[in-house]
Amino acid sequence: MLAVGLMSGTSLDGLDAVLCEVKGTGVDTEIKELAFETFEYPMKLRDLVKKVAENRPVSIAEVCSLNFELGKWYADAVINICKNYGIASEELGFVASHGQTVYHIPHERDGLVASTLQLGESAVIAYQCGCPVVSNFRTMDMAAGGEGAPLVPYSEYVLYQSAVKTIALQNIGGIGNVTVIPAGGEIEDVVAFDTGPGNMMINAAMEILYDESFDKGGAVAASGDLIIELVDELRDHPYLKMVPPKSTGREVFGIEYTKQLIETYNNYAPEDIIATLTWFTAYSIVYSYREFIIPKYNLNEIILAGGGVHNLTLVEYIKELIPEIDVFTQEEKGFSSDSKEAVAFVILGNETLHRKPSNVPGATGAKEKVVLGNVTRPN
Ligand SMILES: Nc1ncnc2c1ncn2[C@@H]1O[C@H](COP(=O)(O)OP(=O)(O)OP(=O)(O)O)[C@@H](O)[C@H]1O
Ligand SMILES: CC(=O)N[C@H]1[C@@H]2OC[C@@H](O2)[C@@H](O)[C@@H]1O[C@H](C)C(=O)O
Repeated sequence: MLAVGLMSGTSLDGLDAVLCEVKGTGVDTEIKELAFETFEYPMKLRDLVKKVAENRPVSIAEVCSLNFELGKWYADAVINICKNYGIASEELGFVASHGQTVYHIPHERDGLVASTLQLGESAVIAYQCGCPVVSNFRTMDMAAGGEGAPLVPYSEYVLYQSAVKTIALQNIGGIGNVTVIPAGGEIEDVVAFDTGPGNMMINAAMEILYDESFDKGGAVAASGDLIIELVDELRDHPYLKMVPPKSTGREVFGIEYTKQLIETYNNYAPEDIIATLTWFTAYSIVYSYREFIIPKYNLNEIILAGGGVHNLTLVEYIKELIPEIDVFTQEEKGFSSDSKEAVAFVILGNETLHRKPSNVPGATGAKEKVVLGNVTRPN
């Protein structure tokens, strides 16, 4: 069966779309990537998503419209990737659409219940593409007491489990998240959690200090020195000490927090701030391994994925901080870092259509395994 997976992550750099052929289910899933494209966020859409995601004043009318605007943009992406490959979207078995997370509250706080909101109306996608759409993957896990994230551990287990090696799969997107797949383990043995910031703080600081959206290749970080005072402050961040399962987001490591740090350390050179935030990102990853993974598992290797693998300074810092373990990028293992999450949602959507559970309670903290996602059929 042919399927398209759609993922627009927290970095808001674009929409990743992957066209795959998928066969089987569970550990017998076979997946072949046929095409991958990233669609750049239209400026107006990105600005509105940011406004909502940053909890700035916004009207309900704007949120209502945004849900449909995103749905239309997603549908166009599906139609385009199919057209470029030479098929019609009606030939797809399904589209798996993650949607755009505009808010995620993993735990009850300040009178708000644990909840999550991904926008991108599935009816619009289903109608325009003429095929079933699986969406809203996070809500059923949350209904079952989980944090609704991370969900990628399921596909990682399906794709990477090994009888002999314990592997840590580290994604570096907006947020950093790790999945540990113990050698010879069952899905029940998989654990995963968000390690802290991925590119989020680096991007926010690049925007404030350089009016750039990210630090290409990690060049700015490479030209700066660490600010020891800031290192000391960041090492004490309470998120690091929280015991997994745990997840985080823009609310904790987004622009507001980064802006506040930049204001406090404004007597330092901008490249030093970028270097220190890059170092902290690496530190938060390695700290998580030393505190929560290495004491429990005989970790054999770390595989990095997500846009952060292109930040060479960040990758270098990670390697320096954990010299005793082999660190690879997903590319070095023959997989694409960029398409990973979109492929993950194809795997999850496939399970949904087969009515099979695909959350990993050891990752989300859910009480039990549940079937994820809503299915919207065109007719
Ligand atoms: N050439 C590059 N040099 C440095 N950083 C890069 C490069 N290319 C991408 N990145 C970083 O990767 C980020 C995008 O990563 P990715 O696409 O994995 O994130 P995402 O899917 O939006 O986030 P998440 O996984 O948290 O939802 C960019 O915002 C940027 O910070
Ligand atoms: C709520 C939400 O959208 N979370 C994302 C985000 O981006 C990375 C990290 O934070 C992860 O928890 C999750 O996405 C991936 C795809 C996941 O659920 O595995």
